[in-house]
Amino acid sequence: MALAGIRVIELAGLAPAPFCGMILSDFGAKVIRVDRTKASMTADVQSRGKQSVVLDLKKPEGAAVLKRLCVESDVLIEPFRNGVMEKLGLGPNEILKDNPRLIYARLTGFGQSGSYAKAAGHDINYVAMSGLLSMLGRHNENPYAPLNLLADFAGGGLICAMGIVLALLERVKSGQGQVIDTSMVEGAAYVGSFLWKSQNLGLWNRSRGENMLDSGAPFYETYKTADGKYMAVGAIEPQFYEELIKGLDLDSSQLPLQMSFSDWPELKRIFTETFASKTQAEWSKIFDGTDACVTPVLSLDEVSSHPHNRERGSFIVDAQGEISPRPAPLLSRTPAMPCLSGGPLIGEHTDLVLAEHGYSKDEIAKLQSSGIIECNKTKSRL
Ligand SMILES: C[C@H](CCC[C@@H](C)[C@H]1CC[C@H]2[C@@H]3[C@H](O)C[C@@H]4C[C@H](O)CC[C@]4(C)[C@H]3C[C@H](O)[C@]12C)C(=O)SCCNC(=O)CCNC(=O)[C@H](O)C(C)(C)COP(=O)(O)OP(=O)(O)OC[C@H]1O[C@@H](n2cnc3c(N)ncnc32)[C@H](O)[C@@H]1OP(=O)(O)O
Repeated sequence: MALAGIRVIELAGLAPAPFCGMILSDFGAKVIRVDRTKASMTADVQSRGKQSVVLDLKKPEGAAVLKRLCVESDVLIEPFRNGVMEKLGLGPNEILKDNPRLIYARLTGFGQSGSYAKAAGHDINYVAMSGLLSMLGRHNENPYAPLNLLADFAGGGLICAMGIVLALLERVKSGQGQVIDTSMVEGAAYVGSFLWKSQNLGLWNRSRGENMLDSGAPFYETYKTADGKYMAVGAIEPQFYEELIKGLDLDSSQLPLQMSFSDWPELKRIFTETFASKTQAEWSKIFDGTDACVTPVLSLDEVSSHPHNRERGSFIVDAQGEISPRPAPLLSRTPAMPCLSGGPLIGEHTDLVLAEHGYSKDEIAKLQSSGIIECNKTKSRL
């Protein structure tokens, strides 16, 4: 796999860093997650393929163990607010001294500088600060955050993973590591660059929820079907829009023009009434194989059994029977091979990993008896 041989230390955090670690693990990296002591269960539901080591970083001996793990690692991912690692004596200046080749990836909401750098926050705060949230929401409704997808994942974990891979590629030439400052505000905004770049296209001239791509247009919308499900319509181009009208069995000569903004509410009413007359399966039968840009809105449980997704194997089932998306993108020669045996128990690999890094049995026993590390006796699955 593309990242085979790359060793990653992921300090346990909330959703973004675990996603970043999972991406690297799916594509072949060895990811060791450092968990806190006395943690009963992990928040990391994206832990497939990872190992878990429990270390008390607040104790100097624990910080020393992390430093030693970093000496022989390629990447460190830290998910804490600005200044925490420095307080632990584990900031970049410390760690890179012993391993100048290390990619020190910092994943925060507001970045390592700026007046908000030390402020707590969550996805919605970062999307709000990025400008994107102001664009999201239906007409006359409050802006809404699309779950925690935009900052935590698209602009956070994924952007950080991209930065790590870019830094690894650069290191091939320079032999040097570097620090990656991933701000989820900036990551989300960067993912949304199109919104800034398309300001002069007339796409966003109207208020939120009245534009073509933000639920204003009747041909870019979801519609409820007779069986309470939904169809998604994205028939933007005139030729695709004509296919939509045909599939709905409507007479375009009796309808307002597609781009007549003032008639969009009326067009939406007509489409709403029409879609309500058939079930999702009936509409899928009508539109499948056409260029009307109409697709069923599938639930998380339905996606893997849809013929198209099934034919491609777009979703995988792990050893516990849990369905989840296959890693993307699909590399033709070195595809990702996600671990299907689930994630580690907390501390499951502490003694294994420390032994790999040269700690003797006595040293491990001593660290364990002093509470610096915790070893989960359950047999390692990895
Ligand atoms: C929308 C998402 C949020 C989704 C959250 C869900 C994933 C979780 C919501 C509810 C959770 C479940 C629930 O709590 C019940 C269970 C509880 C159980 O324990 C776990 C399973 C649960 C089912 C649990 C599962 C999930 O967690 C939930 C479903 C987001 O937006 S996430 C993005 C958040 N923002 C960032 O990541 C940006 C960067 N980070 C930060 O800004 C801060 O970390 C943050 C997030 C504001 C938290 O601030 P906090 O003060 O808590 O921490 P920090 O200031 O970063 O400092 C870290 C301190 O921890 C010490 N430390 C770290 N590792 C170690 C170690 N190994 N040993 C010792 N100490 C350690 C570190 O030294 C710092 O200590 P100080 O504070 O003293 O300096």
